[in-house]
Formats: sequence, C-alpha cells, structure tokens
Amino acid sequence: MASEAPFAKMNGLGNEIIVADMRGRADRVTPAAAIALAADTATRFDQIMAIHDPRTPGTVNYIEIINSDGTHAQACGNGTRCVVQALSAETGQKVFTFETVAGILNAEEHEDGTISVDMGVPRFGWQDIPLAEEFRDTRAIELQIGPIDQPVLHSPSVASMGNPHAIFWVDDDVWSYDLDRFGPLLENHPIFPERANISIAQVTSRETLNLRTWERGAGLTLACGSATCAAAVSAARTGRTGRTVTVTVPSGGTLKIDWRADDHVVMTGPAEWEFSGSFDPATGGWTRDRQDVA
Ligand SMILES: N[C@@H](CCC[C@H](N)C(=O)O)C(=O)O
Repeated sequence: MASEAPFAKMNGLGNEIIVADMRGRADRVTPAAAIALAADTATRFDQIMAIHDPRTPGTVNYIEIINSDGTHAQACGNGTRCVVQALSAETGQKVFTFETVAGILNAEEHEDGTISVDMGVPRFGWQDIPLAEEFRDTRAIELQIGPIDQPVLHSPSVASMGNPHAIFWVDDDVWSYDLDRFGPLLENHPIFPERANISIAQVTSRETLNLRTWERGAGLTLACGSATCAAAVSAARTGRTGRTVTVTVPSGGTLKIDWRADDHVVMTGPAEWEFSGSFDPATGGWTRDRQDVA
C-alpha cells in the first residue's frame, strides 16, 4: 500500500465527515479513493475534508472538499467545524484561517466546544448560483416539481455559499415530502449547470426554521451546513425571518446562523470525533488505529 495518510472519522450534527491529513504530501485524495471509502459501511461519509499545506500567505491550510460520489465541492460548513476541532485538539490553536476553492474561511473554537465558521458572503445573482438562464429575482425562480396544475414544490429561492443551493418553502412538516424521490431530479435539473443542493424549509418563527436537504453529490444527509446558511439568508431576504436564525436539521440538532451587517454569514455549531485510522489516498484502502479498537 502506498504511503498512508492519517484520517479522523467525524460528524457535524450527523453530517458524516472524514478529515484527511494530507499535509506534507504532494498527492491528493482521488475520486476512486473517495468512492471506495464511501462504499464501506465503516467509513461511509458525505464529505471528505482533505487538509493540505497552505497555498496562500496568512492561511494555515488549503482544504479540498470531496463529496461521496467523488465530485469536488466549494463549501462544507459541517466539515469545516470538524477540521477546526481536529486541528485544535492537535495544536491547541483556537482561531484558524483556511483557504478553499471558494475563498478564505475564518473559524474559531469557543470555550464551550462549539465552533463558529465565517462562511463568507452569499451571492444571489443568477450567474453566481449558477443558473442556466437569467432570473432577475432569485428570491423565487420558476421551477416546480409534481403535476403542472398542482405542483408539490415550486418557486424556490436560490443562493450560493460558494456552492449552489435551492430552497423550497413549505408551510407543513418538511418530513411529509418525498425528498428522496424529488431530490435527484432537482439536483440534476438543467436549470442548474453545476447541479445543486436541494432543501425544503419550514419557517416556524421569525428566528427559527426546520430544514431537510438532498445534497449535491451525497444525497439525503442528517445536516448540511452550507444549506442552513443558504436557507437562513434566503429566509431573511424574502422577509420570512430576521438575519439571525436557528435552524433545526434532520438529525434534530441545531445550527445558529448570523447574517452579519457586513454581509458575512457566520454558522455556529458542534463537531464530534468518532475514530481514527490511516488510508491510501489513491485507492481508499484503510486501517483503523489500534488504540481505537474496542
Ligand atoms: N454537507 C456540506 C455540503 C457539502 C457540499 C455539497 N454537497 C455540495 O456539493 O455543494 C455542508 O455542511 O455544507
């Protein structure tokens, strides 16, 4: 087996994350390795957060984000919290500046163990999402699913947190919709040239909403941090909530989203370590660390 890299299996409110330590290495986690790890019930994940050496002065690491289908993503809020917890446990550092393909992310671990990530500035222009055609008002675009005369879901808000999101608003229980059936159809709809993360949101007060997400490249997940950010800013810009929202995710956990006056979106929530091991970034072959074996 080629030189193995350390990894930690973690989660962010049930969003399954592998934090891969690729520091000091010139290779990258291959799509084949990601698909192999995702296919193993012991290491199945929604995203891999691959920590690489920094590429830009002032940043501590470059982070590559890989979905369970082997595709790359531009943002992963839950995964970033897991990276912060892992690096904080290793170094004692509490404040971090990372670079991803979407830009610079600042993050901080608090005394109570929760972690805040500045997810950057949301973008709402149709070409920034991106969409395949012009929509002047992205608070509600022409997209629906179900019978034409009685659509099940329609008129979603769209937003980019570095990755594309569509949020369908419902007045009833978000669990009463077949997102497992609608999700892949909408994820791959031609209106989304880079595909999209598809969420169903029920606003329950001016400060709270419930959310379910079919993730691009990963399917149904128990939480999606960038989707909670996209839903929170979309709820605010459509007048449904204020700019600080607590989002309940499918696992039952909550994330606090604050869309600051400077337009940055700050997400705060927990992270959890599960077990550690080593893996081959080329093939996905892996072994569990002995001290972790019960
Ligand atoms: N679960 C992540 C989102 C990961 C990327 C997404 N599937 C995409 O492809 O855009 C999160 O917590 O933000």
